[in-house]
Amino acid sequence: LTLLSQQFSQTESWFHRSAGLQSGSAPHSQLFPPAEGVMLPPESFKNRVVFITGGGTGLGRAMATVLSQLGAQCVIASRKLDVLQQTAEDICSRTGNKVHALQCDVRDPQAVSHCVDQMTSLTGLPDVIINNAAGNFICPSERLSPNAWKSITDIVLNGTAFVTLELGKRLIQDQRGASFLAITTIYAESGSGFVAPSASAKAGVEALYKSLAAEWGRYGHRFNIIQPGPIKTKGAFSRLDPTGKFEKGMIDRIPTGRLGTPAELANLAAYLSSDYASWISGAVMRFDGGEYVSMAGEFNDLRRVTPDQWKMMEAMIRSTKGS
Ligand SMILES: CCCCC/C=C\C=C\C(=O)SCCNC(=O)CCNC(=O)[C@H](O)C(C)(C)COP(=O)(O)OP(=O)(O)OC[C@H]1O[C@@H](n2cnc3c(N)ncnc32)[C@H](O)[C@@H]1OP(=O)(O)O
Ligand SMILES: NC(=O)C1=CN([C@@H]2O[C@H](COP(=O)(O)OP(=O)(O)OC[C@H]3O[C@@H](n4cnc5c(N)ncnc54)[C@H](OP(=O)(O)O)[C@@H]3O)[C@@H](O)[C@H]2O)C=CC1
Repeated sequence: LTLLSQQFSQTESWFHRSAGLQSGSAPHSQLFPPAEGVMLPPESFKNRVVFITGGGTGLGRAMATVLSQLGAQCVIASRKLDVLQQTAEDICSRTGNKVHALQCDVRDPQAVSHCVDQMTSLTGLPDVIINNAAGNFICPSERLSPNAWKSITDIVLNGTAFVTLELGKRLIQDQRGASFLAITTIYAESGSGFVAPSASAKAGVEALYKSLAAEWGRYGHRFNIIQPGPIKTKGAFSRLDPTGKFEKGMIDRIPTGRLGTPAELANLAAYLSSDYASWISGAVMRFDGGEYVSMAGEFNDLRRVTPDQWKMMEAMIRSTKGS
């Protein structure tokens, strides 16, 4: 027991360090401190197999870490086997639970099928599937080549569809239930300039998951979506804020005054994938510190108006009485 609790506290402190990316936050963000510990009871995922695409880096790695801490046997899959193997070793050495690394380019349906064959021999079919792999970069749409469009939409929309259909069909065949989770983004709903392929593909993923939530409930399958706002990972920020100049603007428009953390996202993903959420299906969970509504409201920029300016404007408005 002592060994186990030592292992857990080591894992926690390692995990906290990897999530400590909060420089530049607004002072009021102290009122919204991220709780970084693991939220669910220990062993919530004991005897469960979790499959995570893009699990070697960033948010995928954070989700694999939390789920492994909660007792899951994780299978992480993406293109770079060396990165996956390093992550698998790191997590396993800290949690004591097996993490398997499988090479898989989700754009290739045959590679996906082969990956699922390998997983089936290693662990059996998964109980939890997290479609997290993605590609993205900022680019004016008039500069996009057909192949640039295809490179993003193939990873995000086709990749998610190939993984979901391959696993879904096999689970249905074996009469096994499962929880499917897709990581999209807040602009899947609104669209966004300069990331049109990503916005289009993420919107497609949301349509797919809502459709299957309706269609495959009868097979014991749940489908949910998390739409994160900005969370500092190397993969995202190196392609979406290459100069580092946009981060302040993001923080300014987030009402909670800070970026999200990988650990917060991982706890939400674990909850939605757990038995505690067995009545949640077809849900779209926005996870963005309030950024989406803050960008959407016509008058939200009035946060900048000072009390003196308000006094003046109130007087002006009141003076219109009877006019
Ligand atoms: C700051 C955060 C704010 C909030 C964030 C919100 C949402 C975030 C969503 C995310 O998805 S973040 C995750 C980002 N992570 C990744 O993108 C990781 C994986 N990415 C990659 O591997 C690559 O970046 C890429 C390009 C997606 C795929 O790699 P690969 O298959 O090797 O493609 P190529 O290098 O061969 O390129 C294909 C095609 O695309 C053109 N291209 C590549 N980069 C650019 C660019 N910066 N601008 C314009 N075009 C680009 C490239 O030239 C190729 O087209 P051709 O016509 O020349 O063949
Ligand atoms: N960080 C953020 O602010 C936000 C992130 N998101 C979403 O969160 C998820 C994780 O992003 P994040 O962790 O930030 O970024 P990362 O770049 O770290 O993660 C993307 C992962 O996708 C994998 N991947 C890319 N292409 C393929 C492919 N063809 N086949 C298999 N795997 C692939 C990459 O691994 P490899 O290179 O080895 O293939 C990588 O591990 C994505 O879905 C992203 O859209 C959404 C909103 C905000």
